[in-house]
Amino acid sequence: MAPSALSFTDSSALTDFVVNKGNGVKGLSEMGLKSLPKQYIHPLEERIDEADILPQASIPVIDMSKLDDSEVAKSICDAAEKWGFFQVVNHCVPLEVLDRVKAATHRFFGLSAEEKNKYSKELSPSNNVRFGTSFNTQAEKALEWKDFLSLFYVSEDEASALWPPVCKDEVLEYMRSSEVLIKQLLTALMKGVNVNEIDEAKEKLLMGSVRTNLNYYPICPNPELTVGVGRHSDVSTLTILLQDDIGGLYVRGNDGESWIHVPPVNGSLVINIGDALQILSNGKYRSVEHCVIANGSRNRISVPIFVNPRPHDIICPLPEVLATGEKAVYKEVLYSDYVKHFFRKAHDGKKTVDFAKMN
Ligand SMILES: CC(C)(COP(=O)(O)OP(=O)(O)OC[C@H]1O[C@@H](n2cnc3c(N)ncnc32)[C@H](O)[C@@H]1OP(=O)(O)O)[C@@H](O)C(=O)NCCC(=O)NCCSC(=O)/C=C/c1ccc(O)cc1
Ligand SMILES: O=C(O)CCC(=O)C(=O)O
Ligand SMILES: [Fe+2]
Repeated sequence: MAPSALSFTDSSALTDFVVNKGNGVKGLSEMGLKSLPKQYIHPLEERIDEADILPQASIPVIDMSKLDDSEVAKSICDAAEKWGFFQVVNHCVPLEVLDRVKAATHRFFGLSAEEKNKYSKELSPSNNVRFGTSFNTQAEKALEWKDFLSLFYVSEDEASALWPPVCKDEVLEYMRSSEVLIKQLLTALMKGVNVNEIDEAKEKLLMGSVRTNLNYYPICPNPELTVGVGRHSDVSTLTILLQDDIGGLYVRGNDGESWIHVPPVNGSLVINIGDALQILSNGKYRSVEHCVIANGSRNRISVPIFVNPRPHDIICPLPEVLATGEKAVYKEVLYSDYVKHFFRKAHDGKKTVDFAKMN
């Protein structure tokens, strides 16, 4: 029998139910809790203050059907420099593919806790397939109101054998269909840093590995006291994010204090620059801090594709960027060391990139 909310006065009972048994925050949400368990209460400074939201500001929306126009390539580079975030519309990813991966995400999280838990860190047959909750439950002082499935792509064979059958075809289709868009974006961004041709080695460095996460943010009893995802920047080269029609993603404004909402736009994909591209571009393109709030009335999903260097790649500012005599701000780091550093601590805004700063 499922425990009642009252039995969670004991902190270890909550951890056992949510983390160890695989119920996640979705399990908590569905118990009909009247108030948020204390483990999820974040300090005031980690929640978004309404007064810091800039209601008039918005990140650019770029029409990819006009890509032949050099102004469009320029607007991609400008957005990457100024905002680190933009949305694309009229892109080449079919809208049915997006609908199918959203439906597949709801199917996966609709499975029983026992089924989902087969993909947990402890039980999953591979490190590359992981179901979990919050971000790093061991390192966090306060937990995040989110469950996730993270799928690191290694090969078709591994995906076929190990990814959950209820979503694997749809995630693979979404990944494959996004490849042209990813190449279009990287081609434009590379031209902006004097890389006029992406050869095989550069292609591997920019997009040699891909991780797709399925995120689930269930209805929260006290959304104002917690966060869906805490402030962080992605460690990817680029992130392609599909969100549903609910909203709640906020991006840091240029003043470093304000927050800008990323409104759901039907059929759009949100694109953001990750730390790896900030490092490769020696800081020209910005990996911007963002967070997701919790929602009191609707279950939200999102599906980011993190486009990355390969784990064994060394990342540092590109020679083309330094050719003008610019001084390197970042040193050489092994990408898997960088990613491990990110995963081993709680979310802490823009601090991850300090790991790669020149001493
Ligand atoms: C280092 C990786 C990630 C794992 O390699 P491994 O050999 O299996 O290494 P470990 O099993 O030792 O994992 C290293 C640590 O990362 C943790 N980890 C291993 N995958 C995971 C996992 N999906 N989730 C959250 N911990 C994990 C893992 O638990 C472990 O922590 P710890 O147990 O404390 O030592 C390796 O696959 C790698 O270098 N991948 C490169 C591509 C990659 O994954 N890039 C990251 C893109 S993800 C991104 O930009 C943003 C993600 C994000 C995610 C959630 C958010 O809330 C916000 C943002
Ligand atoms: O759910 C979202 O809109 C964003 C999630 C996110 O930032 C991430 O998974 O890295
Ligand atoms: Fe993110």
